[in-house]
Amino acid sequence: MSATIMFDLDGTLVDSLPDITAAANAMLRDTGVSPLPQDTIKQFVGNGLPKLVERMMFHCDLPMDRHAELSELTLTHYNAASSDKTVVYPGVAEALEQLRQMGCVLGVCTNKPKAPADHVLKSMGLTHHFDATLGGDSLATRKPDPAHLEASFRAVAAIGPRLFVGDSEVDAETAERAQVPFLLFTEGYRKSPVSELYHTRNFADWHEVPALVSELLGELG
Ligand SMILES: O=C(O)COP(=O)(O)O
Ligand SMILES: [Mg+2]
Repeated sequence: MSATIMFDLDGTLVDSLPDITAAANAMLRDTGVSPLPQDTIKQFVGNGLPKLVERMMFHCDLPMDRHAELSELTLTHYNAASSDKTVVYPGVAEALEQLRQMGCVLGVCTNKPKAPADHVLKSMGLTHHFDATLGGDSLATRKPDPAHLEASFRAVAAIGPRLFVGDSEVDAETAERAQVPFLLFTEGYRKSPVSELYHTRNFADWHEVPALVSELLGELG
């Protein structure tokens, strides 16, 4: 059965936190501030790069009138090394291949800026699976605004039932507001217990995803 499946990127398809942390800490270094632990940066990921920088600046007590400048600086550092330490979660490539063989149309809806999102997908050898990628700076709005997810489905010319796969509070809220069934990957960057997040199914192992999708599409009729 054909369906359209949209995927989040950071913490869902790839573990990009080490490169995000490196860029964020390079910005702090340039600003004369000590680096933050990766676990702290992890709490700040999910709403896009400008929000990550805002949360870091608040944490480090930096004046917010430097927000635009420090966001730009972080993006420059990130664009210079967005895939050095990033890895694809085990089973992702196989699952995407199988889903396409099942006739599914696939796309990416990420809050990561479009340029590094495209670069990461290319470096990880995943680009060919997706009909379109909308980044956090592709529209005037981004997740959790459901308009970002809806525009992503339009961008891939969605057919049949729709599903969204993501890892975070932001993704769960987006799916709920868009009224799209949501598969929650539990091993990403979420902060809340699984039971507190809107989801239709959850999974910890990407190898399970094609069967989970088949089962869900069967239920959706
Ligand atoms: O860039 C972020 O903050 C999160 O990106 P994601 O939407 O791919 O998880
Ligand atoms: Mg994510």
